Amino acid sequence: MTPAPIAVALDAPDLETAARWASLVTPHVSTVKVGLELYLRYGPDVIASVRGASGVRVFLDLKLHDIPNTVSGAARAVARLRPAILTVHAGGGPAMIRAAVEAAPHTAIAAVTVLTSLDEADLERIGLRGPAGDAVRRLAALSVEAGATALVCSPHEVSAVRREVGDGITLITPGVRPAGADVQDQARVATPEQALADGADLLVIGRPITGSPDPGAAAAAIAASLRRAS
Ligand SMILES: O=c1ccn([C@@H]2O[C@H](COP(=O)(O)O)[C@@H](O)[C@H]2O)c(=O)[nH]1
Repeated sequence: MTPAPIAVALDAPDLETAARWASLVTPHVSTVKVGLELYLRYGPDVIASVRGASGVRVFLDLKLHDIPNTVSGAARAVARLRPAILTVHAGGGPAMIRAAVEAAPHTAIAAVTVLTSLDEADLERIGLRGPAGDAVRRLAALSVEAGATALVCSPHEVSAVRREVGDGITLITPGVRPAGADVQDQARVATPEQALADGADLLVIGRPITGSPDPGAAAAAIAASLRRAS
């Protein structure tokens, strides 16, 4: 069976747990995601550990955000690990995004538009007035112009972003919760089926899978539900 277009967020406290989660979910999902918690604790070795024998695609979610020269050096440093996807913050601006794209030519640079944990009140407080969708579309357009081939947005904006950037760009949505699941610290959420129907290419799902007593079964259940819905 083709693995589902899901990136499981391996936000684990230690390497053994992350590698175990990765091996349990990889028959069912296309991708595993390494974020700041694991990378800052274990460094580059974490990539080989979670890739394991299956060679699953690794998404390195470091959300780089600095001046172009610094992001260029950081992207070059991790490019040798050959992650399939590397994130930068779209708010770093076009020159910063371009620097990452040029420094990591074999990795898809994904620009994070507006974090899925932010609601409109948060956005107003940080000076982004108006609907989240407006800021997301603006950041999506500038990121693609700067060479990003993937974008991170919430499921709420994914159809508008698709209209904005067309078909060639990979749309990645965190903020995904199976019906009835706790949203935790996510603000702009939808179900996996809805996110996919609205045009997402890759769903980022962490705690609803890794918080389950059986992460392999949880991943398999979401994958099966996506197959039924498509
Ligand atoms: O806007 C964003 C960008 C990245 N993330 C990351 O996705 C996962 C979500 O995990 P859950 O447990 O499913 O909430 C996490 O690693 C975040 O760092 C995001 O949530 N929103």
